[in-house]
Amino acid sequence: MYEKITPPETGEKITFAEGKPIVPDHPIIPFIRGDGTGVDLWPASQKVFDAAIQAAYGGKRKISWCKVYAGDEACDRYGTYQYLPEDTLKAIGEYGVAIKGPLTTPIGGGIRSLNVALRQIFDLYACVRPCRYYAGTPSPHKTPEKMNVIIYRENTEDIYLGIEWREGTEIVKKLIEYLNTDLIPATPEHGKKQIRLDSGIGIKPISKTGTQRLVKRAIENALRLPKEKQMVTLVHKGNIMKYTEGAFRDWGYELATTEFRDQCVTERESWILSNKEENPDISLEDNARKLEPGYDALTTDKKQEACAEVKAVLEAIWETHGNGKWKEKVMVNDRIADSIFQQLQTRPGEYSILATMNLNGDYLSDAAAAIVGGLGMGPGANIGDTCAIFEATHGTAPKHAGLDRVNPGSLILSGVMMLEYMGWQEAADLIKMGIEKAISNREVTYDLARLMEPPVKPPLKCSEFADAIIKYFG
Ligand SMILES: NC(=O)C1=CN([C@@H]2O[C@H](COP(=O)(O)OP(=O)(O)OC[C@H]3O[C@@H](n4cnc5c(N)ncnc54)[C@H](OP(=O)(O)O)[C@@H]3O)[C@@H](O)[C@H]2O)C=CC1
Ligand SMILES: O=C(O)CCC(=O)C(=O)O
Ligand SMILES: [Mg+2]
Repeated sequence: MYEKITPPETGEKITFAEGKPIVPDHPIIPFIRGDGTGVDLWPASQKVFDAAIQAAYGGKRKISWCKVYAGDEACDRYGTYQYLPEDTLKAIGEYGVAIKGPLTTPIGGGIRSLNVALRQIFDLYACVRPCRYYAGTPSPHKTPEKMNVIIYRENTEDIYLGIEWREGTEIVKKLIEYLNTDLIPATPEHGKKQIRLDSGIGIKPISKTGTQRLVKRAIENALRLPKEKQMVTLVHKGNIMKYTEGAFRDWGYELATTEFRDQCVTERESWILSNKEENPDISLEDNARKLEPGYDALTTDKKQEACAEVKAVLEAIWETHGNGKWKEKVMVNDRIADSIFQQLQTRPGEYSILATMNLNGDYLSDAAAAIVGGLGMGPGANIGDTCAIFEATHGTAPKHAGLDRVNPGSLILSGVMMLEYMGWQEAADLIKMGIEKAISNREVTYDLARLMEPPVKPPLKCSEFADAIIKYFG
């Protein structure tokens, strides 16, 4: 049934019902070792997972690992250019939950990303990247412990859809001509703009479907958090990319205020409600004046718009959300993408869940990881309705490959996310405790060792860090 993989003889499939996994005690889980440092990271990580499951459940629960191939290893096994063999896709589709090391993507040409391909093939539309601080981790930030955010990155569209054309090709020439002579002049807001003839062109589709299913997962996650963390921030560059990133914001708010109307309040709604709570007799216009600080300088139309917004909000939700009831709801706000990078540096504690599009989420997750210790500490999950693949935020770090040096923390914490997703919380908790104890006892790999004061010399190897985590289970 498979060409070159041999599934384990024992173990059962994970199945899905209503988007949630149903997990047997002995699930079969495919893993991709990964390119570059994957050769070091995977064995260290698997050792930790198996030890934690054994320590938590005796022999009652156990993962039957199924090795599948992608990237360089797949080419070795299946032949030239067989980067993502049918076997691998079949196994992941069949077993439903998988975990992977990083895979290389060449720059400027060559194959398109295998990582992105897996997300698109299995429609793993939510890339979930939590960024929290483990006590004792060295950080360039003064108060890294305030950082506790979860990035929800849309994972299937945006420019990552990969529809682009190289400069100078016949198709791109045709496309530019069509845009310059037909579509742009037919759109008055574009004026006399023209695209340079020596351009490459990429397409950035952002859909309502893609946006709302992502934001839905983000809000559902917020509802599971403690009250003070029940907040979803829509991150976008909608001032510049109005119909893609701006639409993402609008569709996000639309979902929050329709499907989650009883559970959510938007930031602007909260201002309108609290203006009335402070002064129950406040007129619509005075409320609008407080809502829009530059109100008196606005045009009549804009003033009327602001008053209409106040009126609509009070009519719709004063009963259900007024008199402070909105404080019990999930707060939904939005921030422009460039500003959120500095906000996370200056006031990380003010954010909880950040929902954003593919490219913003890619950038933001590396930047957020830096605050809590770097890419060695950034886990991730790609979640769909009938499949999930867990993987670290970082890549193959080729200069460190095969040296048993890099930090397996990200892949191990991705495994923690997988165990939590499977409902194996006890094993997940043991690993988190092991990591925390290893770090606070200064038993760390090079990346954390060099940031510690005084620096740890010599640092642990990748495999030794795994052993240290296991040592602290008991
Ligand atoms: N999901 C995936 O599989 C991903 C794949 N990639 C791919 O990986 C390749 C390399 O990308 P690159 O831009 O170099 O980014 P990487 O994330 O691979 O590495 C950049 C730097 O981050 C640090 N780093 C990465 N992983 C670890 C770790 N486990 N422990 C400690 N430090 C770590 C290292 O910093 P230093 O050397 O300073 O210590 C490393 O040089 C590319 O082909 C890219 O496309 C990239 C991201 C995700
Ligand atoms: O697929 C790749 O090579 C890079 C992807 C990436 O950077 C990410 O998913 O964070
Ligand atoms: Mg990235």
